[in-house]
Amino acid sequence: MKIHEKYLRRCLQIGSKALGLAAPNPMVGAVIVCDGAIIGEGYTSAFGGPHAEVNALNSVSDKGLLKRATLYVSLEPCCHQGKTPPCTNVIIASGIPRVVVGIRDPNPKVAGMGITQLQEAGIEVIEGILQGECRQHHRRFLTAQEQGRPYIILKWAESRDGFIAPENEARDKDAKPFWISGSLSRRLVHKWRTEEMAILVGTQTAVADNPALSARAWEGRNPYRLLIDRNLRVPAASKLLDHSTPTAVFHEQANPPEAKENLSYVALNSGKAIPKQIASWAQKQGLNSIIVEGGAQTLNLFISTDLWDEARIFQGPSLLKNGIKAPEIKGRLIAETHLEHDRLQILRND
Ligand SMILES: NC(=O)C1=CN([C@@H]2O[C@H](COP(=O)(O)OP(=O)(O)OC[C@H]3O[C@@H](n4cnc5c(N)ncnc54)[C@H](OP(=O)(O)O)[C@@H]3O)[C@@H](O)[C@H]2O)C=CC1
Ligand SMILES: Nc1c(N[C@@H]2O[C@H](COP(=O)(O)O)[C@@H](O)[C@H]2O)[nH]c(=O)[nH]c1=O
Ligand SMILES: [Zn+2]
Repeated sequence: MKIHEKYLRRCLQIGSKALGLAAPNPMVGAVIVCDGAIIGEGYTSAFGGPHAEVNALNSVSDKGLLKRATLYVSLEPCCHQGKTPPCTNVIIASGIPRVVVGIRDPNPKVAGMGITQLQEAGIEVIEGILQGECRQHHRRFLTAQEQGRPYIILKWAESRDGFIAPENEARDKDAKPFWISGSLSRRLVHKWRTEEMAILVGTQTAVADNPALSARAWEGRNPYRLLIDRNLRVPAASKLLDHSTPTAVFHEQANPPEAKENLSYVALNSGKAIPKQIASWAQKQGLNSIIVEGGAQTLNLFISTDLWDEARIFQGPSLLKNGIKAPEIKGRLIAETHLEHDRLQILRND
């Protein structure tokens, strides 16, 4: 049993290399083992490219070993034609006799049928190992598949006395962020931005900070930018409206500007909770995770409608004495660490 855990853990480790690359596909990892040695490994390619199992099989140099090898894979192999042919066909054709699967794929086009196909071809399939860790690893994909909405991460930085910024009236006239967390934390945030498909801020944050919401301090892709601007009062010259990256503005106006080049306008239904409307729009676009970066009113909208999965909260060393109060949130503390002078806590909503 322990040996299966060891290699499945390795699947999760290499599957993580596909974070921010494979989405909305799951970041699957696959490992091929023969006579106690790893002879092949692979992870999901950028969206549209080969899946982990195919990359792992292709990486084996002595294909003759496959007939007595075991394939470990963090998610049930697909059995449907998507952007690539079914992995089950490739696995069956490889002659490998045994497959150890982390968790089943809830996608209705797979949902146990991948495993059945392998078994019907005479392959031994072992399941039920490391379920919790596999579910945690695939949480973005599973949330989108099982709950029909993106995985939602709330993130903010608060002062030691619990404020996220001075009062709006006390801010500089030229819009720029008021930094509470230090440079290392901010760099980590840029890494996080490469890991999620979309990033959201509220109107007053766009007005006060003129943020770019890019991942310029890290290598990787920029997320799709989402802005709540019910009254379309964010200035046209703002970085968020500069057409540099796909951006959607959620509004409640009768005559929004025309969509053009990376900038679209999405009408909100004023009677319905905004977080739910944004989540369902994002799901339809295939955006399976959103990092919500503030401000307080926007974060509180997600907290009060209980539409969040994870919260990442920096606490900087400064004391502001007054200002915009940080959101109050209840969740299970799953990690705590320090970066320079900042404390970082990660909460889970469960
Ligand atoms: N330290 C940190 O991590 C962060 C700090 N900040 C700071 O926070 C401040 C902004 O925070 P905050 O004022 O809370 O701003 P938000 O960015 O959350 O935007 C607030 C605006 O949203 C609109 N709004 C209010 N209620 C609702 C509702 N129910 N549904 C939808 N929209 C609503 C209102 O604009 P309208 O009436 O036009 O609809 C309101 O002015 C800035 O100073 C910024 O620098 C921001 C992000 C992170
Ligand atoms: N003030 C503050 C944050 N503010 C967030 O970062 C945004 C600025 O992004 P950018 O323009 O891309 O650098 C800003 O609008 C707000 O959402 N974040 C933090 O990690 N720590 C901080 O102290
Ligand atoms: Zn596949």
